Amino acid sequence: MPETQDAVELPILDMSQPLDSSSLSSLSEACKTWGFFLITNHGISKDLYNRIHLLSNQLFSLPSDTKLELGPLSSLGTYTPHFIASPFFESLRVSGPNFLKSAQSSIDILLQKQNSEFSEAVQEYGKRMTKLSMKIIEILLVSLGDGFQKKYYESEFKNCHGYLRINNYSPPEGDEVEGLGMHTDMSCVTIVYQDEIGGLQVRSKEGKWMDIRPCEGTLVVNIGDMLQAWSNDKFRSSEHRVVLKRQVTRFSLAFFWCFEDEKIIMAPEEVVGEKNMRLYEPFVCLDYLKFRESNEKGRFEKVGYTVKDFAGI
Ligand SMILES: O=C(O)CCC(=O)C(=O)O
Ligand SMILES: [Fe+2]
Repeated sequence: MPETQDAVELPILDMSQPLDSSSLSSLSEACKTWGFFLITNHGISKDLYNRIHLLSNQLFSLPSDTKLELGPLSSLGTYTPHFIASPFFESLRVSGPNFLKSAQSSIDILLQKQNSEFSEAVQEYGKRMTKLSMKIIEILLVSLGDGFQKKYYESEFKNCHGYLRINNYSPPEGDEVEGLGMHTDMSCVTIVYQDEIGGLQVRSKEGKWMDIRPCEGTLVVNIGDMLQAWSNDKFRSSEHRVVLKRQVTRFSLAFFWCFEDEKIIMAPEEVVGEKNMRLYEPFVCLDYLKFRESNEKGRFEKVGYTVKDFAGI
């Protein structure tokens, strides 16, 4: 495993405050350099997170056979078992816009008895994340230039949708290991709630792994491939991974905010800028998702190829 070095200093965006020009410029800088930033006053309480954590633990501790009823070969396919992304990683997906219904259909299969506590907590989380994602996209558009939010939010981002992945990492016996290997997300943005254990790392442009240290009250936001392509590389889709510490269980919630499948991803002229070259051929969102799937057989979320390989000029 490549050696870890320092922790990266990321700007913290206060979601309850109006934006000033200095926070905007540190945000654009971070999005270009790292593809990561932090947000605070985001409206997700520790209590809501703890509730989802507790209820998810009950689900993840069910027997493997039960969980596999939601596995890749099942009709719902919401559960990713161990040994797909890594031996340490398992995950449950809940899709919007009706998070309640999506969570409930998984619960109905996993548990014999009625249990709405989990679905209700996840619905609350999904609703709040949806609002946050929309606000984050608006802020990112503002950071791109004057009038960009007005011009492009409705026309380009109004059909985005979100899904939540509840990630459970089992503890390694020995030394540090990769719980989730290096990858980029295929979303526009991803919002991650990592617990106080830490372990999320970003790769610098020079190839050095840096810790994203957990910071009480903040959530981590990272740019995904779709926004990198749409912004003609004004935003960077970060390469990141998760490292697990010896004998420590890790839990995280990752919310992916994505373009609709049929959308044609093409940076508007004005976003490319007169003096710059267009860096991507226009492409259909779903075609890239399929490309990634077919190039990662059995290696869920591992990057062999990215959007540059797929549509880069
Ligand atoms: O578990 C984490 O902190 C991040 C997970 C992640 O990168 C992903 O699910 O794409
Ligand atoms: Fe990721």
